[in-house]
Amino acid sequence: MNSEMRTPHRPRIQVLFDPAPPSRAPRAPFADVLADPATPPGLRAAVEELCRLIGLDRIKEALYGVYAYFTVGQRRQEAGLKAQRQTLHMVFRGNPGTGKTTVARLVGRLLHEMGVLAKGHLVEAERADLVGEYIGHTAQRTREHIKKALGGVLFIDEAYSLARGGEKDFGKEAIDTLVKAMEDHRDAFVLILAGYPREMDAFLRVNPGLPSRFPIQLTFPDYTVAELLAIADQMAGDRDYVLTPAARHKLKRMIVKAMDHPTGSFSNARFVRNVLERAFRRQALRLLQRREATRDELMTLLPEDLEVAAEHDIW
Ligand SMILES: Nc1ncnc2c1ncn2[C@@H]1O[C@H](COP(=O)(O)OP(=O)(O)OP(=O)(O)O)[C@@H](O)[C@H]1O
Repeated sequence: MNSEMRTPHRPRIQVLFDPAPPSRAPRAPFADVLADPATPPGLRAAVEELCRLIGLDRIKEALYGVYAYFTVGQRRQEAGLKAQRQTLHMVFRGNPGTGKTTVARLVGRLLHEMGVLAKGHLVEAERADLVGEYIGHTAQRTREHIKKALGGVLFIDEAYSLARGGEKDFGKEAIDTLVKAMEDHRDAFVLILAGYPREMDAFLRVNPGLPSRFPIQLTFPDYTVAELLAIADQMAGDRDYVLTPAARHKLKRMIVKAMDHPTGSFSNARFVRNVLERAFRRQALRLLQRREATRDELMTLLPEDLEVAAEHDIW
């Protein structure tokens, strides 16, 4: 009896399972790119900036997936295998200040460094930039923005406002022009539609032809209090400021209060940025009164710097 015949019969179910997963722990997205000394400096800088963003783990993972697809795609091409064309238009859903514009800018840079986009710049537009006042005007304005964005990213904030007036509105002309450009200039630019989650979902529902044109749909969650404090520390540190523990505690209370504000229009990291920018100005006014200040004092933000003069300044 040969060895093959002695092999016990394996139940069929076993072959349906994937082989055991590799035992190594999952690595952070882009860890290999950063660890590789051969990574080109431009790509490294863009990846470092992305990885430096606080939180946004799912977003980083998704972009790492795009990176993997293109990198392996290049290797496949080198091996004489068929090149796949990947549509890269994206939808970003998220509340104000959750990092959509920041990530869109980095997407442009990353895709440029990966050789996918010729320039990688970001062109921002909203309804008022695209929609004109007479027939043909909207198409012309929209085409101008597309032309500016060729080689980079066209980022349309509150994209659903293009559908605001229904069939008769010129916004429809902008949507049609964008859809046509996505066909005509398939690989020449990336279109990112951004906006609040609920409105964006409703917009995609009433335009059934749209979702399939946007294979990459990312959701930007609201930041937690801890993430917003980490963002504050990073923003202050980048500008050579530090918050004292008491100032940080005060900022925390301000964040919690603003989050619970009845208008429900908390602007996440933008709120933190506005509070800090006001604090930098108030610290300057405080120190101006004194003849001398030490280096430490010049860097330090105190709780009193975080006072807000009027509520409407911060939300
Ligand atoms: N994860 C993060 N880490 C550090 N800074 C962040 C992060 N997310 C956002 N920021 C900062 O917060 C500010 C607002 O972010 P951004 O403009 O990207 O938000 P947005 O979602 O586009 O907002 P809006 O929808 O209101 O235009 C920027 O200064 C940005 O650098």
